[in-house]
Amino acid sequence: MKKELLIEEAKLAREKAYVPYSKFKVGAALLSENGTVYHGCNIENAAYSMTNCAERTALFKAVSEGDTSFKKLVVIADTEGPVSPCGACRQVISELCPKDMEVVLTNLKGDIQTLTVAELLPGAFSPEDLHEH
Ligand SMILES: O=c1ccn([C@H]2C[C@H](O)[C@@H](CO)O2)c(=O)[nH]1
Ligand SMILES: [Zn+2]
Repeated sequence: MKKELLIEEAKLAREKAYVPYSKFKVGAALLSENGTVYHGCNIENAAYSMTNCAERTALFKAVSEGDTSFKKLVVIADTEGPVSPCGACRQVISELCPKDMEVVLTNLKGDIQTLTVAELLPGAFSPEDLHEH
């Protein structure tokens, strides 16, 4: 699937955002190896810290459907420059996605920054770190 199409999917997902507190809508579109697109939006809560970001919504949807082979992720928001995923999402992306997978960060104006998962979170804590020595 072309990057432009996946960006359009993320834009549509963004419209579903539940953001009564921040009013800041974020959308994500996660492309699986089999062609499936998982959409994600941010979902806030009156208990603010329960908020789920758009990226993690898309990833958790995919994993809960048994799909863990990811090809590309797009994140979009109405930001000045390309949207910057939070640290929590960088950590989750880092564990669930291939290190060389492209993460396309964009905004409504069409600014685009493409990073690999490895570039998104250098020095990420990894499952291997849990192994006893
Ligand atoms: O990459 C990002 C950055 C922020 N947010 C959400 C969390 C919260 O709902 C709102 C403001 O931080 O934006 C995301 O969903 N993804
Ligand atoms: Zn986040």
